[in-house]
Amino acid sequence: MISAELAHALNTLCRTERLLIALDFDGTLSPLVPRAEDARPLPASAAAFAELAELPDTITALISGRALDSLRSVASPPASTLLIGSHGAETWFGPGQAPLQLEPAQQELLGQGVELIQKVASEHQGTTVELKPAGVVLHTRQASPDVAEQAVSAAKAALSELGAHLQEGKRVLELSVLQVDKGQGLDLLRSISRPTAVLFAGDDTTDEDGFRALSGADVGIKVGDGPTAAAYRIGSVRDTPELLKTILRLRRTANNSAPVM
Ligand SMILES: O=P(O)(O)OC[C@H]1O[C@H](O[C@H]2O[C@H](CO)[C@@H](O)[C@H](O)[C@H]2O)[C@H](O)[C@@H](O)[C@@H]1O
Repeated sequence: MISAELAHALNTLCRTERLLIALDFDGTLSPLVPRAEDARPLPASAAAFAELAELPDTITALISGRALDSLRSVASPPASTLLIGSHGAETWFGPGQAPLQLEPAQQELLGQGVELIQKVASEHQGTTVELKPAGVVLHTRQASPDVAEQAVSAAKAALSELGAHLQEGKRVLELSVLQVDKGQGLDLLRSISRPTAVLFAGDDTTDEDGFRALSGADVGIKVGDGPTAAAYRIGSVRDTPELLKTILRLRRTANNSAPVM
């Protein structure tokens, strides 16, 4: 459900000249599911997001912890949607962009991280490993709570000597050989799309960097429970369709009432 305060903020936001709508994927467009490859956006969210991508002076973006290839395959984003993957390490702003290249030392560090996390996963039932171009993830959603806790502790201990960047999300522990976050990802989106205001919505702790990168006329929306730097909140991913439909309606109204030059 959209609170009166959020409805008021959206009303103001949608009148901005050039609006960037940047959404997290897992837990925001898609419900969280046991296997990462099975995630899909709620159909009503995907439909409203696709319509927003067609509006004038409205830029859509996905900003995800997923690798770009994985994000594309589960999200099937509109063709014009800008993409940030791997928490900001990978970008897609249009055709012809070169893929991420790691330095040899980073490649070696990643190899060591993958080996250590694969060993931990092999010793903890129900845990799985996700590989990314600049990182590796230990998934614990399918493990029992006890085993999940033990696996994360074991992985942290094994990885502590490596000096790589570690971050925790919802039932995931991720090692990255690049120090990036969604705040940097949003800054990149801002510099490429030059919006007059930004809407960013996300559900996970890794989205907090994104909320902290907002300012002025921007609107940050936390999806679900938990402490947040976002100014607004919706109850869960099941409220995202209503959020996007509201933005669509308000943005269409604002576009239609803009003075014709
Ligand atoms: O930034 P996001 O788009 O939210 O990506 C964050 C992580 O999402 C994926 O993991 C999460 O979703 C899975 C599928 O629902 C779920 O099983 C897992 O427990 C969640 O943490 C993805 O697999 C990770 O690589 C992303 O970093």
